[in-house]
Amino acid sequence: MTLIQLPSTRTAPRSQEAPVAGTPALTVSGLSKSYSGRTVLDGVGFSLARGELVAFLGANGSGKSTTLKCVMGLSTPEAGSINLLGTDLSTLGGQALVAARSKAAMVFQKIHLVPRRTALENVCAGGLSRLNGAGSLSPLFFPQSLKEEAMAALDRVGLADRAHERAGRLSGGQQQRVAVARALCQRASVLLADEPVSALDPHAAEQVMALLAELAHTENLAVAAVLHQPDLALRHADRAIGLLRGRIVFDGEIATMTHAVQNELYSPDRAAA
Ligand SMILES: Nc1ncnc2c1ncn2[C@@H]1O[C@H](COP(=O)(O)OP(=O)(O)OP(=O)(O)O)[C@@H](O)[C@H]1O
Repeated sequence: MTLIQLPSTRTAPRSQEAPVAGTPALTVSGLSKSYSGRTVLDGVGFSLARGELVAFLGANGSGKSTTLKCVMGLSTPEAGSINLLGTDLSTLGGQALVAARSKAAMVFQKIHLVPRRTALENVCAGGLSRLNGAGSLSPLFFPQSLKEEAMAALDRVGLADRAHERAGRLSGGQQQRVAVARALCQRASVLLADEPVSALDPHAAEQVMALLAELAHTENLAVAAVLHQPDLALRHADRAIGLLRGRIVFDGEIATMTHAVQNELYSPDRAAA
């Protein structure tokens, strides 16, 4: 079966505060990457618009994480271009590149919080890069304005009442929401979530996915989430991108992701490298 690439025609809902839904936030083209001569990304290209949640689907090893890592600079592609909020990242270096990339934040399956620090302190850490050295990793020196912004971010993810609890004492789902709040405190416009719910129970997974969709729709974030559960994508995402052996073979509105498409993505004989 041949999968058809469908352009997204969805019009994202508008937020009163940020009337920019639908404008491109991230455009990736021709991304290629190999490890030890083995191609793992082969001309990957896609766009993320503000105001949408896009699910990245595909079998193990199809290249989902590597794609997101290339965008974040955690992996270096051999070819391709990455345009983030109108800036071609290949034209930048040093601090300018760091500053441009700070507009994108990543959330991981393994939640990287400092367990001994409070939820609030962990969220504050998201804003430290903006302080140009004026801030300190010590919570004693977090500026009041940063603490207020972090508290607002925690409120946004429904955890204001747990702000002063050690992160390590929160449940997995709550910790993931703290990680999302940290990204908000970073003031990221693009949120890349690599298997954000794989370690969570079904209820917590639904909560985190609902939160990601809500943030996309109300804050006009561009959100991509790597998922292993097509049903979660069907319930929460606006669009799906399907990878098969390092190539995008599906890109379309979520309603068009039929069983046939899912079978194609996950069919063992097709997915095997
Ligand atoms: N650092 C690395 N060194 C060598 N090979 C790697 C490295 N990172 C990823 N790969 C390989 O690249 C391919 C794509 O991996 P990637 O993690 O992007 O896939 P994925 O679709 O996210 O898979 P999964 O769903 O299992 O997380 C895999 O074959 C993987 O083994």
